[in-house]
Amino acid sequence: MIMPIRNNPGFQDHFDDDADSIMKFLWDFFPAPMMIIRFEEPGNFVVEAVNPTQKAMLSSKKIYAGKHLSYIFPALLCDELIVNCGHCVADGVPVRYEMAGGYIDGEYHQSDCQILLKPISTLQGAITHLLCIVNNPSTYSSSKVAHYSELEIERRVMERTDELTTINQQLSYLATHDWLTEAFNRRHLLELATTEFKRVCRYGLSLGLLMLDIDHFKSINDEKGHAAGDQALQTVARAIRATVRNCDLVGRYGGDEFIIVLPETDLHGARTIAERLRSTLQGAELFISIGLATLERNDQTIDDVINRADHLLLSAKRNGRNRIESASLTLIS
Ligand SMILES: Nc1nc2c(ncn2[C@@H]2O[C@H](COP(=O)(O)OP(=O)(O)OP(=O)(O)O)[C@@H](O)[C@H]2O)c(=O)[nH]1
Repeated sequence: MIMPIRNNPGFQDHFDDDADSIMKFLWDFFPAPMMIIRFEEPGNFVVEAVNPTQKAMLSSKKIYAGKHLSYIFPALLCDELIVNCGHCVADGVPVRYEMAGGYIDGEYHQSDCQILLKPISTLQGAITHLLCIVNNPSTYSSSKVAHYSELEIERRVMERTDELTTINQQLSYLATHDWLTEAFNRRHLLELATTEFKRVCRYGLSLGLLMLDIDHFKSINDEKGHAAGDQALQTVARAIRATVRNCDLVGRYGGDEFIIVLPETDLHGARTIAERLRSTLQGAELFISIGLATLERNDQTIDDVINRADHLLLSAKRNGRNRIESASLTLIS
């Protein structure tokens, strides 16, 4: 909001490239109330921004930006201010005047203060705004201003903490997900699947695992282009997500291969899901082969289940594709 000051040639003459940050610092922390006032037309001035000190002087709960000066100041002060703003715009030079009263901690006080109005012009010389600085000696002893500055620092620390938390969440998402399909990446899938494997073994529960692969995916890439191939992978991932439950684990195992871990799901349930997925994708003219394995008594790790699903997937490919192979039953499309 204080950018217009930067456009003032006078300002740029006196400061180097750090001018913005100096100005921002003064705006935020200088213990004098400041306002940027927008010149709309003669006699019509609107508040564009108030600095934290000014906000504390008035009432930090209200929003002042976009409001006419009369919203902030009582009629007498407002009329005087508007007249002086008018002089400042007409003469194009700073105006300083005394005002008999002002706001401290949201309350009106009869204490003299000085007002400085500085015109802010565009590079073409048109005055569009005024910087208004209030010099009120009582301001500096206001405990509320000091408190407000502390709150401002606290607010910034929290803002920065929130930013870092978001960045951390993004990094952790990138470390665990496949960027193209948003499925879990292979490493994270295996970590989660291992945990699930241990849990279902511990409680004697069932577990289904589907390994699927798009049929003739290479030819989609070769004939329609790599972008079409990417889209096909995204379509498959979306279809999987729409088919399985939230607690199921979906991961991109590599290339065009996906693994779906279905905790507490037996052969019958896993087959229903596999068939639903295959026929959904067939409707979108994408054909997949699926190897379906379930937890067996002698399995030692999740890799044992994955290896069985992998062999069954190979059988599905060998047996003609667009089909599901499972240990006890073969389903043909
Ligand atoms: N567009 C795209 N292609 C990929 C990506 N990752 C791997 N591929 C391609 O996926 C293809 C995998 O093809 P293959 O493993 O030979 O299998 P296929 O053509 O699906 O044949 P079958 O599985 O036997 O039906 C290769 O051409 C890879 O280049 C990716 O992220 N995007």
